[in-house]
Amino acid sequence: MRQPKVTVLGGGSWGTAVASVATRNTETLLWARDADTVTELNERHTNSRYLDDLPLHPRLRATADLQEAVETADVLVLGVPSHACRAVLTEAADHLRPWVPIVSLVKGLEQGTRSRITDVVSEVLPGHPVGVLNGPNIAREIVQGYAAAATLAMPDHHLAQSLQRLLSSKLYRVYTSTDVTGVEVAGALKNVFAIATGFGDGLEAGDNTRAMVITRSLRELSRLGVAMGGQERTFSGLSGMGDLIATCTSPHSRNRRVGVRLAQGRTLEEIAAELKQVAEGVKSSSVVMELADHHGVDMRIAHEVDAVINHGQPVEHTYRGLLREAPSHEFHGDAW
Ligand SMILES: NC(=O)C1=CN([C@@H]2O[C@H](COP(=O)(O)OP(=O)(O)OC[C@H]3O[C@@H](n4cnc5c(N)ncnc54)[C@H](OP(=O)(O)O)[C@@H]3O)[C@@H](O)[C@H]2O)C=CC1
Ligand SMILES: O=C(CO)COP(=O)(O)O
Repeated sequence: MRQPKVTVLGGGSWGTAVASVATRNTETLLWARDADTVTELNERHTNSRYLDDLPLHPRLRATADLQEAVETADVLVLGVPSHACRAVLTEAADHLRPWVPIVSLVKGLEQGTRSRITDVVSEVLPGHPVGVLNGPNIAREIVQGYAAAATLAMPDHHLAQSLQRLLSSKLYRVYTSTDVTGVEVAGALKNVFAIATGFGDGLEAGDNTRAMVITRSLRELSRLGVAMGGQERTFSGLSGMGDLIATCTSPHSRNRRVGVRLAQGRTLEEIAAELKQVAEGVKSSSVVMELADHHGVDMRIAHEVDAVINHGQPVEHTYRGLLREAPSHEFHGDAW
């Protein structure tokens, strides 16, 4: 039987990494809007703008033609940043065959609507089964072939199982879940907390501080996630605790780096120019606070990130402010 063809939209670090893994299992096409990136992917099997000279799977093919990419797809994987999702999906809509399943790799929320990206997919492409693949997955480490794991969440468990086989490898272990909300919210929120952890690291606050911020962030993330409809246990899994550990500690994390640099006195503009890649937590920080207000969840750590990113609060005030608050019961109540 012919294997389903996979198309990945988004030629950045993560879209490229996932496409390279999928190519081991089936014919895979990567859509990138940049023609030079496409040429390099097809001729040299690298994507040097995002992944240096790391070798990609030699059978991976790329195109800059969105119609070609979408009309041949049996499975569509969405790997562009959150701010681009609605526009890219709208352009893709006319070319996609009915019922093609869509898997989002996106760890962000739509600004303005506060929507999860799978909800944006369902709005733009009604009738298509949709899920999300999230976990502690630093793109370059996956391409380098270090072992890693993620969770593929879809409402239909059988469909998740068949996509699991297409998107995993011996070294990239994809688990399944039906908790789309939990997995997706965890993936978006952890970026904001990685910025908070970066504040501590940038101020050279030490290992205990980092562990405190990560652990209390997990509480905060879980409380909002549950209020939004996610299952509590999801947040102690790969997309919750797992991704918090990776993103809050990795020198490769772009969100953590934003926090470190802000603490060192750099401006967001300077940091964006240095990074040249997306750090979703910057845009998500205000959306997370809107969601926290909407669901009546007190989120002190996220609040401080929002204050620094969007309201010019110095990073040092953030720490002093948080430490002024008395701790309460570890697992009950709203205090951070
Ligand atoms: N990198 C990682 O380790 C991981 C990332 N993710 C998530 O994956 C998503 C994608 O991130 P990532 O690949 O890292 O991002 P990168 O910054 O590495 O790349 C972004 C990609 O999106 C493209 N792009 C940007 N804007 C548009 C647009 N308007 N239309 C079409 N294409 C666009 C860029 O194209 P161009 O080059 O032409 O600008 C580039 O190919 C994010 O939500 C991120 O949080 C999830 C897990 C791991
Ligand atoms: O999502 C990621 C790791 O799981 C990548 O994190 P950054 O976007 O902070 O680099």
